[in-house]
Amino acid sequence: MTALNKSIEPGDSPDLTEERASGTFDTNAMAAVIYGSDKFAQRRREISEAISKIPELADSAPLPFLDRFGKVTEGSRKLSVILENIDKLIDPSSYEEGLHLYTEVMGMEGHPLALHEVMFIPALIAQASDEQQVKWLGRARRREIIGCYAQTEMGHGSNLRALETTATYSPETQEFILHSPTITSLKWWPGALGKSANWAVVVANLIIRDKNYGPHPFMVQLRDEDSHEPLPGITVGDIGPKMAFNGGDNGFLGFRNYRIPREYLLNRHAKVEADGRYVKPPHAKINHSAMIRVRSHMATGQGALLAHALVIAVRYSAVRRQGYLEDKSREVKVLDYQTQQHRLFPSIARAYAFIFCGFETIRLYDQLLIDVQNGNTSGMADLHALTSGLKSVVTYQTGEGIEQARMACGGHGYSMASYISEIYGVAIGGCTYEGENMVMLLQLGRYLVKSIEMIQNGKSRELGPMVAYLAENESEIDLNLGPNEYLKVFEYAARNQTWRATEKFQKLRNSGMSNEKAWNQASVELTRASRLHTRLYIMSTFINHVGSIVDQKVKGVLIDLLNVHVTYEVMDIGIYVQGLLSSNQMDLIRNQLYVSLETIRPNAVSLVDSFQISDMQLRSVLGRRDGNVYENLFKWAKSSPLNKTDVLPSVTQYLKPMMEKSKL
Ligand SMILES: CCCCC/C=C\C/C=C\C/C=C\C/C=C\C/C=C\CCC(=O)SCCNC(=O)CCNC(=O)[C@H](O)C(C)(C)COP(=O)(O)OP(=O)(O)OC[C@H]1O[C@@H](n2cnc3c(N)ncnc32)[C@H](O)[C@@H]1OP(=O)(O)O
Ligand SMILES: Cc1cc2nc3c(=O)[nH]c(=O)nc-3n(C[C@H](O)[C@H](O)[C@H](O)COP(=O)(O)OP(=O)(O)OC[C@H]3O[C@@H](n4cnc5c(N)ncnc54)[C@H](O)[C@@H]3O)c2cc1C
Repeated sequence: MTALNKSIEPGDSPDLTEERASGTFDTNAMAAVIYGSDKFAQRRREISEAISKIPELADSAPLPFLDRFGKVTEGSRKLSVILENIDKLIDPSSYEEGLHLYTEVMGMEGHPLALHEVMFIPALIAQASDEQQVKWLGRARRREIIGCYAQTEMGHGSNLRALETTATYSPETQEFILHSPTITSLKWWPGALGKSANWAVVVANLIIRDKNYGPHPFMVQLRDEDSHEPLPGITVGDIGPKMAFNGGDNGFLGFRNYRIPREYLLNRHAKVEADGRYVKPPHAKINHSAMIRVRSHMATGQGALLAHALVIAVRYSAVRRQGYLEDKSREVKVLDYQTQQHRLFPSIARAYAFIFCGFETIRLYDQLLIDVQNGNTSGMADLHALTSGLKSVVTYQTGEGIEQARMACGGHGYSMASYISEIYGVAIGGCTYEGENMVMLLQLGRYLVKSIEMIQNGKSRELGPMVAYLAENESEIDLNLGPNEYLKVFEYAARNQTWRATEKFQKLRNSGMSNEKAWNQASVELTRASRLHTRLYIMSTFINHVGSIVDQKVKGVLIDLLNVHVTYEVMDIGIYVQGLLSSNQMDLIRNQLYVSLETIRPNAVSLVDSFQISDMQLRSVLGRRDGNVYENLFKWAKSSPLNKTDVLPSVTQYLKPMMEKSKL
């Protein structure tokens, strides 16, 4: 058995061994559920094993001890080792295998190919014509060029219609002239733009004969392919250190009347003919498809980040002993405290829920991509609304869960040895990138308001399946019946809040207020409706997914986890269900939650082991698989560059003279 399995190895901490022995299911079987198939879960283990046999792929020092320059260099160094060995490590045509390889070796601090894989190649797939794909996609996939996705500007990110960069068509030369008219029009933030990328998909306003056709994607060469120097007319560089992602080079970019051929407008959907005639795309927002793709993948991505933090916090909580319960002869594992369980177990449930919900959302995206390629864009609005809400809720709750995991590790959680703050920094970036959360919740809000208006106009039958519940009436709730009854509680809360928020908006508008002002004054209520609607979707996909599991032991523990989830979520939205549930029913749910925390306790370590995140990938002293935290914490501290000498130059230069002076 590999070190990642539930196996117990000589030298493991007896506390973790005891936890693994109490698990009731096979962690490999659970991993198959988490990663979608036994085959892929097995491939992940094989890839991790293969990586561990190439010493050059290991970090040359713990990443927190590297400065920014060191992190960027380390990322590129490891990337070159990966590429030398790629055929030994993965099937290079598999996106999922590549993602696992990158996550394991490169970590989560950013690297030159992150945005190339996540946005540049997908943008080419979705928006480049067949002919353009022949020209660029193969080169991108073979990594002959490194690309990024340059949309956001210093002055404008959320409001795409206000982007300032222009691409003006010149029929005489059949070129687009890219220009950045102001400081605020500088592209700002794109990952890998600063120093690594030599090509970019640039989003700029298409101007033909003084008419602005709005943001469109253009393929733009930024740097010379031999010298890597920026081309004339291009200003490009790194935007400086960030909360996290400091191994990545997020960049700025400006154009001075920079010319590109007419064929460089990505023209699968919209075209400009040689004479300047504009051919409209089949849907006005089709150019947003690269964003929809990332948003569709964010539930699984964020679930994985939450999982990282929980592996660390739960394993550490099983070896950390502090205080006493009944037995006063030995301090107790902190995982036995109800408060610790309440802090961590609902987050374990959310991590599973996000991953399962992500499967469904990715499936919907893949289907939409096929539909759109066949000219059917009717599903775009639904997926846009769904993914807008989902990315907002999962990123926020992931951030909350990771921060609780950090606090659950006490003082050592605050040390970079835990690595939790890095995970937190990366995860909460997701609250902002790919659409600022409030802005995205309001996009879903628009969709919900429109759905209510359909009901008001007698068109309930035309509602899609995800919003059909908005037209239903309340029914009696019997909470002894299990998760589906909790779903009804959530439906009640989401329906009630959506109607209230819509009615508030309509009342304000009917009072003579402008549409925009009424919207703004109802917007907090609308975001609340969006969150409840999204949490309902997450809960229902969790319930459906658990229902489909075949392995009975795995299913059993997931039902226990589902019970943690539904009771915790309903307690968390108590204020929205006061009209439905009596205080006795609320007490009943609270008690069910406490019982389910106890039920899940013996499986807590096995549930996080099942994520099968290797020590290399985890980069955490507290979260080590073997649980030998203390000796390794001391080793880690001793490896700090500050400890290379006993007396630092800063002491000799400043502190010693100060102390000497004070003696006089
Ligand atoms: C693939 C795996 C990725 C997994 C990542 C997950 C986890 C991370 C783990 C590790 C990290 C590793 C690497 C990743 C690192 C970094 C980050 C990665 C990527 C970041 C890249 C970016 O951030 S790119 C820039 C993103 N920018 C935005 O998202 C801007 C947000 N703004 C908008 O999207 C739009 O401006 C808008 C939607 C807010 C408004 O659009 P606008 O055109 O102005 O439209 P409106 O007038 O408001 O609405 C009109 C109408 O259109 C509908 N609509 C809008 N958009 C769409 C759409 N896409 N589809 C369909 N319909 C749409 C809108 O609802 C309106 O409809 P109605 O009139 O009917 O109401
Ligand atoms: C780590 C990271 C990586 C990124 N990578 C890329 C990349 O690769 N490519 C790229 O192009 N961009 C990238 N971005 C940029 C990112 O997409 C934008 O920062 C994001 O879309 C938010 O836009 P903004 O910065 O303009 O925020 P703003 O819109 O200025 O938000 C500021 C505040 O205003 C509020 N607000 C704005 N509009 C409204 C409204 N209509 N109603 C109510 N409130 C509103 C927001 O809620 C927020 O509280 C990245 C950003 C980060 C942090």
